[in-house]
Amino acid sequence: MSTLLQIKNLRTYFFTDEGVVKAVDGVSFEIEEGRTLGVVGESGCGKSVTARSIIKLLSTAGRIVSGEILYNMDGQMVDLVKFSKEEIRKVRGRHIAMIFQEPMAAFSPVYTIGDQITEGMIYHFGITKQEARERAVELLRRVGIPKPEKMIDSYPFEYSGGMRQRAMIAMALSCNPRLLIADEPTTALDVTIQAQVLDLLKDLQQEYKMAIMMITHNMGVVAEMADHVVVMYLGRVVESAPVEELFYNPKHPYTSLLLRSIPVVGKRVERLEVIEGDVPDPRNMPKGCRFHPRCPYMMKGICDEREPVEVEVGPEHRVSCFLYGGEKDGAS
Ligand SMILES: Nc1ncnc2c1ncn2[C@@H]1O[C@H](COP(=O)(O)OP(=O)(O)OP(=O)(O)O)[C@@H](O)[C@H]1O
Repeated sequence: MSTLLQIKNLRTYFFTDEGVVKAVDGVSFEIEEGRTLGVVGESGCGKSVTARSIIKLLSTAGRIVSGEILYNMDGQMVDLVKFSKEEIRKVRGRHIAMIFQEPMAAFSPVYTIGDQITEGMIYHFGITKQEARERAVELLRRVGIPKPEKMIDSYPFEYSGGMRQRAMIAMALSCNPRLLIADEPTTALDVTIQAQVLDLLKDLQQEYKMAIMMITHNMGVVAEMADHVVVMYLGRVVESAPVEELFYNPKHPYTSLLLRSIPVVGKRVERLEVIEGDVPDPRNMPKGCRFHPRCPYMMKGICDEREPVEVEVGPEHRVSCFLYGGEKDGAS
């Protein structure tokens, strides 16, 4: 197995009139070639901003202030943080593609689905419009769009929600990316269609041999899709482990609480609201461990004073918590 993407100590901040939002504040993880990494955590923990930092789809207030995003480009690790706008455009779609919760964010309402799917192929591969169109029809057929040779000339509003999601997947795959970033791709869909779309993604992953970074707040989706999981809390990774290990042997109190919030099968989850207390305002981070105000195991004088560092608790299993050591000097 080889590493496709390695994020090292990434910090992405938003500079707003109300202060600096440290949305991503020292995040590190890896994605292996052809595997699925699940990224979980409640709303506002920095999952989307991490993903958007990879392909530099940040709003103007957002800036990567430090860290590296190393991508294995044809056998060589290149740092995407250093890439210019023009260079990153060549990576987007061709190497790394992204799908979103709301497909209308990916499609323009004023062009046909076909025009939008073919645009990337023409740009990246330099093929003719006709060749791109033929490939787009095949892709639409593959993702389950009925009568694709007709539907290709329709506008996004003429597709149903589930069909738009499938069309967005077709667009994302059109240039055969090595990594697909899927940001809550099924959250807005009803459960039956949700399951179909997840199955489709799994099949396509096999066919296309691509890696997936699956962002979700639904632990059920993680269980179904991921090989390895990264748990985020307030801009940091608090635990990282192979999927089975995370489910059977969670270490961080936050992970355990997330696992308890697994929805009943068949129930749609809009937001995780089971854990007591809100995610604190990232402009005003708690001192010490960021989770301590909500943690049932909070140790006064330790967790509210110092920040834990990451410790290895098993093969590929790391956690940042004083319950397992986590002291800077290595003492426990
Ligand atoms: N354009 C922006 N300007 C200022 N703050 C922002 C901006 N975009 C995101 N943030 C802040 O960054 C933090 C992380 O947001 P992010 O969207 O990455 O969270 P998330 O874990 O993906 O949550 P969700 O599941 O709701 O998408 C939040 O506090 C959010 O308010």
